[in-house]
Amino acid sequence: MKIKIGTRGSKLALTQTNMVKNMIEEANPNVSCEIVVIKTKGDVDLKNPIHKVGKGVFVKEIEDSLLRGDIDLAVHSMKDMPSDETEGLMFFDPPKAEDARDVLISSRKIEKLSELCSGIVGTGSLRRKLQIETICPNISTTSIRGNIETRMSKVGEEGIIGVVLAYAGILRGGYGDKVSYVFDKSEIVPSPCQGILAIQGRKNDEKILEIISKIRDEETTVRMNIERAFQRELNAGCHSPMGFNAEVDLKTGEAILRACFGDESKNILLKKSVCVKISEAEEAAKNIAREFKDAIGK
Ligand SMILES: NCc1[nH]cc(CCC(=O)O)c1CC(=O)O
Repeated sequence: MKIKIGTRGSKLALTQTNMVKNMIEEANPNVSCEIVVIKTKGDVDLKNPIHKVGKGVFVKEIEDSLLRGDIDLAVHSMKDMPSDETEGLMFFDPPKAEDARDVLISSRKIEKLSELCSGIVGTGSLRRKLQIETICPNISTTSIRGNIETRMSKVGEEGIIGVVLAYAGILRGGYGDKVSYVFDKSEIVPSPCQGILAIQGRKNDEKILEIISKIRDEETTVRMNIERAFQRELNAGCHSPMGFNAEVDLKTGEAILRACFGDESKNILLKKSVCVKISEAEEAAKNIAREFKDAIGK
């Protein structure tokens, strides 16, 4: 059986889609995948910051192709997916995630955060901006955009001493040796679903469901469901910076939830972490989201 997988054409998107293609073909010897590159609005608008153009801009054209039946599957980064799902489509349980943490790329390695004393750090995300300015009060940030390679190339330009990126994209791109510092999940709470691949298809497509179920990872699936529950409850459509991560341990049956929510105009950053039973984690995640909304008044 042949299946067509749609993706954006960025280097990261193609790498991730090739990973999924290889996983599918390995687990399903009778299946071969063809990769179809689709241009999206987000690939064209490279000027405006992401929170202005909206996260959905990287998916619309790809979802339309799925709905038309031009492709059978689409691969995205789960953290770029809007919290409300598109009618007629679904996300399959994901394969094993890459590291969820954020990293600093700069010209020299640092051991402790205190070595990062002053200067300008580039980041396109308000979540990273607010958190890094809180943990390193003498660091200021500047907005950067573009793909991973473009953002990495900003180091050294216009006083920029480093840029903050997702470890997952850095590792998948083969740039692990460029990492200066890995932020602890409590220092910079990652974005919901950072490092998780989104495999999207049509609802009720039983054949594809069976093929994809062979590459699912239980721990990542549990993690994704908790983090998506938080995101839905918070309704990330509001453009406030937020982060959320569930560190799931299937052996102990527990999950550490780390959350942050900020308001740039009021200069507030709320942070919270709790350890809960996995069975109660989605409810706990939604409770934190409600607490945050009440506190900031959204
Ligand atoms: N926002 C863009 C984006 N979407 C997914 C990743 C990295 C891979 C992942 O988190 O799964 C990145 C780059 C980054 O934030 O540094």
